[in-house]
Amino acid sequence: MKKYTANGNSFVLFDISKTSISDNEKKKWVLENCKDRDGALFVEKRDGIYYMDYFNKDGSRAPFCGNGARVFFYYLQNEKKENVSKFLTDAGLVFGKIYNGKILIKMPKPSIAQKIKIENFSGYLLKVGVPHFVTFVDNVDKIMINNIGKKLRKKLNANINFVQKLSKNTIKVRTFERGVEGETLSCGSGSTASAIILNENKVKVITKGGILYVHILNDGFYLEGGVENV
Ligand SMILES: N[C@H](CCC[C@H](N)C(=O)O)C(=O)O
Repeated sequence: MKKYTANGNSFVLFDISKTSISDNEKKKWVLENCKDRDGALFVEKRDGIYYMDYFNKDGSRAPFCGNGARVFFYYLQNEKKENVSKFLTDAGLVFGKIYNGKILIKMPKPSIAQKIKIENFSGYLLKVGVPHFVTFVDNVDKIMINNIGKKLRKKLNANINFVQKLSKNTIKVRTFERGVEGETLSCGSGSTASAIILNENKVKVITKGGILYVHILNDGFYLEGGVENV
């Protein structure tokens, strides 16, 4: 079992690529080992390809985790010394690369954003591997996130991202994360969803956990950031 953070999102990683355990056992491991973490990554191998099975700290499985995917790729490259460029998730095949010491992940193809208004917040519902609600506000620091974030999360069964536009391509994002049932220091797929709604080519995302970059290229959306062994 190893511990990592990625831009403040905190994970426990279990490498079970040489064995297999039941879903119940996975859930038990998660509940026992993620009390001070946001989620858990299980490293598995299916038909010769590495597979990331992701669980939130509350034991719920999620099809994808953007920051978790960056940790997963870092682990394959730096710890297992596997020179692979892709791995499987429940949101499909994910491509990764390392440059300038940062981990880049090509994010799952987003769904079409649906504009909605709820609890006086106008925003967009879209899926980037997992469901997100993105709403732009004047000042994210003034949001009572554990109050309104929780309410919106329950109503939408989605991760809730409050976004403040600081400049043409810089945003500040706070996320109430489903399955953590609280604010996380950053959310990779939430940062990506927010950048998609902003719709600029290279978006700097400022989160409590640090800086992420979202690159909107002609072949997709890439999430860039660091990984730490803590
Ligand atoms: N809590 C999310 C999964 C983790 C997403 C987040 N940690 C990320 O970096 O994308 C959900 O259940 O939809």
